[in-house]
Amino acid sequence: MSGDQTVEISPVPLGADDAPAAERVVAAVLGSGSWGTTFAAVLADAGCEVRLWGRDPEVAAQVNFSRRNEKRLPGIELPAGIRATTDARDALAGAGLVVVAIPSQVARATLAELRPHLAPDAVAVSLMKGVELSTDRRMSEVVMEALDLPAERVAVVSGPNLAREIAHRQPTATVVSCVDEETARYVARACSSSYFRPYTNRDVVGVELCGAVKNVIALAVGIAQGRGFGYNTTATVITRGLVEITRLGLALGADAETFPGLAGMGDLVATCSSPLSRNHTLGKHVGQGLSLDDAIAATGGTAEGVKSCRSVLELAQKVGVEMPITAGVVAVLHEGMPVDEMARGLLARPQKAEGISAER
Ligand SMILES: NC(=O)C1=CN([C@@H]2O[C@H](COP(=O)(O)OP(=O)(O)OC[C@H]3O[C@@H](n4cnc5c(N)ncnc54)[C@H](O)[C@@H]3O)[C@@H](O)[C@H]2O)C=CC1
Ligand SMILES: O=C(CO)COP(=O)(O)O
Repeated sequence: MSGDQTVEISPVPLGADDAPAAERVVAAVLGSGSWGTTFAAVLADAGCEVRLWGRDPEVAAQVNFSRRNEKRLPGIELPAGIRATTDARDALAGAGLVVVAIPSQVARATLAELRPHLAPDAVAVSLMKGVELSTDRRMSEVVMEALDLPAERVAVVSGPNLAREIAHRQPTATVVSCVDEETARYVARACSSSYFRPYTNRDVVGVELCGAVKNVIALAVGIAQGRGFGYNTTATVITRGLVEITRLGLALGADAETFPGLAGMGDLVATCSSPLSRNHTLGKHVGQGLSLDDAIAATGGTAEGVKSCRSVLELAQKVGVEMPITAGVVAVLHEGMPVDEMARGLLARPQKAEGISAER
């Protein structure tokens, strides 16, 4: 979150620990950042036995002895059912569910190191919202390759899920997606609680693209707001952003129903509206004139869109889909284009009909 913004969140406890899971799932969460720690809390509240793996021994000690992760979730008390460790073997032993919440660009190398400790029947879940640079792979593809798992045992979770709100047990919903419906239902049961409601689908491609590209659109909204533009510009970027996401998704075989759903429109609205979003906040800093490096430092945490905007644009170019907002974000962040030139360029594009397919 931005260093210069205060976001008030009221805890709304709806009855933690009151939603017993149908089966006692042993879950390992890899990554003790804001979403990994929060998702560990969701799983613990849903009745799972949870091990939280991270590299930082101070974070692990704080989770174990104070039930807190002050670095990533200041002021939040975590549920009792989480045991943190820096030992991957210890975290993964016998874990039927392995949840991955580390930055997308380091996932492949990190998972390859952890793979020898994976239980033979484990199901992996990606919480990551990025696209790998240099390969343009979605994160479920990276997880499959790095852990040598078939698609039927890899799910993704994506939706309007700002970690700090969920850590306060505020109600939200999400999508659990896997090509195997049974696996999606297993993961959904494991994380379902009185404040976290998972829906399932089988459109992994659509759900993952929505999660990755909405970060790029949130950067664009932040840039516009930082430059001083108001609600009309914001609404225009969000709406045309959804068109870009949909166009790319359809070209890559996604299901049209995913885009107006929680993983599409839902997450886009949450991320583009909230100062809790790192992508939105970082974009705002850039719109206000900070260099990319200064904006990254001022924001803190992982803003996936900064790197993924390039791989998203490459993916789009491979399948011949125009993504002018994404191209503008790449140009401003990585090619030195002034913000006003990005705005002028987008507005000066040739006139056309509004539909999703009109500009393919
Ligand atoms: N924070 C949020 O509200 C949400 C985040 N996500 C996604 O979850 C993923 C993780 O994000 P956050 O937890 O928010 O990020 P974060 O920046 O809070 O934490 C990232 C964690 O990964 C660790 N890490 C970095 N490099 C590592 C490596 N090589 N090996 C092991 N651990 C490493 C860091 O030490 C840190 O603990 C991202 O893809 C993000 O887009 C998805 C939904 C919500
Ligand atoms: O994905 C998110 C909410 O669903 C979090 O967004 P940021 O990564 O921009 O903070």
